[in-house]
Amino acid sequence: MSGRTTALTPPGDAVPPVRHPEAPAPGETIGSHYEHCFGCGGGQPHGLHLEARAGEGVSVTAEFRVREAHQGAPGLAHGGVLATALDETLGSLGWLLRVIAVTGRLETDFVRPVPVDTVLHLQAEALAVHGRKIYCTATGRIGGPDGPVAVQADAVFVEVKVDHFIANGRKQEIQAALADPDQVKVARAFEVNP
Ligand SMILES: CCCCC/C=C\C/C=C\C/C=C\C/C=C\CCCC(=O)SCCNC(=O)CCNC(=O)[C@H](O)C(C)(C)COP(=O)(O)OP(=O)(O)OC[C@H]1O[C@@H](n2cnc3c(N)ncnc32)[C@H](O)[C@@H]1OP(=O)(O)O
Repeated sequence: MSGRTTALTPPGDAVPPVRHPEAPAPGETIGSHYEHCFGCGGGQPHGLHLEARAGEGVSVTAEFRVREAHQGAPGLAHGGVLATALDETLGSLGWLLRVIAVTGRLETDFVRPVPVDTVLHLQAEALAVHGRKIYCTATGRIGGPDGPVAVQADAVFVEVKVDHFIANGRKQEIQAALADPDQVKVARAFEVNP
């Protein structure tokens, strides 16, 4: 496996990530941040329907069963879909830090092919924080939570405010989200950050 690039290495003055006092307890399920999210939303028929659970420290686990709709080669998961599963799992670390963060950089190693119907056991962990940047890493294992690594990613997420979505999202979805009390509740949970 190649070494980390400079952009994925935390600078010397980065600090350890701090679990928010109101973060979900270890083992607790982390809800979807948006019903229509391709990674975690229940409203996407061909989405990944990833359900993450809080782990110890600033870590999460999740499972994803590869479906027919996720193929790249015959009978095998598409690499981009596997990268999405890693990306989504990493994204849910924000629930433990209580910050909204978007992917800035995601470097993925594809180590083993992943057949359709396989359950990918995902684990992600925040490693360091520097200003708005969150350095994190994730693995996807097959055959069980302790099985061999099939995919692995290192990433930098960048903290943003809810305004990031309001300013950049398509109007019709933003308006629908703002009119949905459950969605506004999710957004508020992140805004109230000491
Ligand atoms: C009512 C509405 C409700 C809205 C929703 C409510 C709640 C939502 C809750 C959670 C949802 C959150 C996210 C979704 C979660 C999971 C999905 C999976 C994750 C994704 O799929 S998410 C989509 C893909 N993702 C993007 O769509 C990002 C596009 N992009 C940008 O929007 C900008 O590019 C941004 C914001 C990244 C930065 O822009 P910016 O102007 O804010 O900040 P700036 O450039 O100043 O960078 C500040 C510091 O980050 C460093 N930095 C910047 N870019 C970097 C990179 N690429 N690599 C390494 N470091 C980077 C700089 O070097 C600097 O570092 P330093 O401070 O040390 O100089």
